This record gives sequence, structure tokens and C-alpha cells, in this order.
Amino acid sequence: MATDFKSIPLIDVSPLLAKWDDPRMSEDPGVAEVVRQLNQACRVAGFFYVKDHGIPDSLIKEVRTVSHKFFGLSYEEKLKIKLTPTSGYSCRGYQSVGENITKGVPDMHEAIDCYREVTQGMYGDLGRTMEGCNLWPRDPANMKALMEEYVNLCTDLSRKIMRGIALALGGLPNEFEGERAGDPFWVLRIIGYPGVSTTNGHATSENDIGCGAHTDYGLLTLVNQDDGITALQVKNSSGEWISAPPVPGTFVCNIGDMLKIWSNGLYNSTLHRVVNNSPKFRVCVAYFFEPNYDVGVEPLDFCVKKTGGVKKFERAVYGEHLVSKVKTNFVM
Ligand SMILES: N=C(N)NCCCC[C@H](N)C(=O)O
Ligand SMILES: O=C(O)CCC(=O)C(=O)O
Ligand SMILES: [Fe+2]
Repeated sequence: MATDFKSIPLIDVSPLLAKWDDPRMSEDPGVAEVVRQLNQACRVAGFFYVKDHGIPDSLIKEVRTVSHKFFGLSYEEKLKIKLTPTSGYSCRGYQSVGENITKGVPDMHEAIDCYREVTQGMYGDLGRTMEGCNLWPRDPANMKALMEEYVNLCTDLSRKIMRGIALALGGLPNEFEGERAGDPFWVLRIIGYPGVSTTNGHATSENDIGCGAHTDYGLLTLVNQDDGITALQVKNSSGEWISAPPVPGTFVCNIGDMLKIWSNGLYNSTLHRVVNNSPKFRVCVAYFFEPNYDVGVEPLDFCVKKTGGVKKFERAVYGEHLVSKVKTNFVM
């Protein structure tokens, strides 16, 4: 559980990005300050904004603009890339409003889900559910290329932030590389939340939950949200929902379940939800930096030592955790 935080800290990560590859990065005062702030933010809220992250603002905006264009297409058009259990089970593609389920309740959002591609047999039985290629629409024509470029930049940025988080935990910078997250099983969710008037005409109602309270599954999430609409809410230890309003030029970052396990609870995956009470359609493109698909995740020795010497969490295989989530996210 996080603390009784009332707002979400903002971190300028540029000193970390400048030195991420330097063998002596941890001795750099700029890096040390970013690491201190990451540690504080991860302990207090499990959420933070990052600014001066190096991903061009024009690309970040274009990603949202193209997403708006896709969601604005006719239903028939969007269904052409529908996520369907045709050959076995597929988890990639478009889902319409109400199809995704959180804790048994349909969410008021539509989305395209994309994952790192998985070739046949790549992870044996463990990978069967996730095998396949992503589905991209014919219109907007540049969506595939744009999103692929975006994923690459987000992966790069996440790796660097994870080096800072590794130091913040008291480990080596490369703690989350190699077998742990050197081949991250990234996820991209392109999400659209109808405005209130288009769902039911009331300002508030049960139906207005765009995405029910949940924690993210992996290591680190980068949220690219529309400007001008406050909808993402984060739960503090008093049970209050604290808003994470859009701050132009930043990503909202948060910690996932696997970092909770690896850190033995030093850092926690914080509950959050989305309520779009504005009349405007809201787009959010969430990038999830996740561990290697087949890695067994258990509390790291140095984190166990720091937290009283007892392992607080069982070992989890990331792919199993993901598949268990994906299977309960849709009624099929
Ligand atoms: N890949 C990630 N993290 N997706 C987050 C979606 C959370 C909602 C989902 N229905 C659920 O219940 O988990
Ligand atoms: O829409 C948002 O701001 C966040 C979405 C989210 O939490 C998720 O997809 O996991
Ligand atoms: Fe989330």
C-alpha cells in the first residue's frame, strides 16, 4: 500500500538519461538526485510524472491524434481488426466499449491491444495464448508505423528509468536487464473513453467508470493522456482517490505487480482507475514495460534483506500472471 499522498510527484529524468550508460553513473550528483526522487516517489505513491524524457512532443501528440482518428471511424470499420477467438484465443486487436472487464464489471472504454509479437512455439505451452501478430487498421494508414516507432522509444526510455529504479532499490543499474527484463514483453493499449453525454447523459453514474480499479501487471507503465481532461485517479492509503491530471510534456508513470514482487514490497503497485466525467472523448495510450515473458519473478535477495529478511511474495512466472489477467479481461 502506498502512503497518504495528496498529489503525484514530478521528476526531471534528464540527468539519468544523460548518464544511463556511464559505468560510474551512480556517482554522478545529477543521477543521484533523480534516484533519490524515484525512490521517494515509488515508496510514497507508486506513481510519478516524468518530464524531460527525450521523446519528442510532436510524436506523443501524433500518437493521440491518430488514435482519435481511429476511434472516430464507423463501428464496421473498427470491427475489421476485432480481437476474436477465431483460431484459438486471441488477445490482440480492437475491443468495443463494455467488452473489457475489470473485477467482473464492464469498462466504459474501447481499445486496441498490442503486445510484443510471439512466434509459434516461442515459449512452448506457456506462450500459446499470446502467439500471433498485432492487428492494425488500414485507416489511419500511418498508425502501424507510428505506433511501432512509439513503442521503440518507450521501451528505450523505460529501460533507462528502470536503471534508475534499480539504483533506487539499492541494486546495480543492470538489475532489470538480461534474463529479468532484457527482452521486455511490452504491451501497448490504445484506449478511448466516451465522454459522459455519449454514454448516458448523466454527469455521474456507475456506467461512467472508464476503467475499474486495478493494478498494472508488470514493471513500469508510461501513460500518454489527452490534455485538458482529468480522469485518471490513484488510490492512497486513506482510500481517497487522488487525480493525476494531464501535465503537458510529461508521462504519468506507475509501478506494476512484478516490481512489487522483485522489491519484496519496498515498492508497491498502486490501485488506480479512470473516470471520464468530461463531455469530451478521451484518448490514452498506455505503454507497459514488462519483464521477459518466461522469467520467474521472486523477491531479490538485497530487497529481502532491506525489508526484514522474510520473503513476502511467492514466485510468479510473468507470462502466467499475464495470461491469467488476459483470460479474465474478456468474456469469451
Ligand atoms: N496490461 C494492462 N496492465 N492493462 C491494464 C488494464 C486493466 C483493466 C483490466 N480489465 C484488468 O482487470 O486488469
Ligand atoms: O487511461 C488512463 O489514464 C490509464 C489507463 C490504465 O490505467 C491502464 O490501461 O492500465
Ligand atoms: Fe492501469
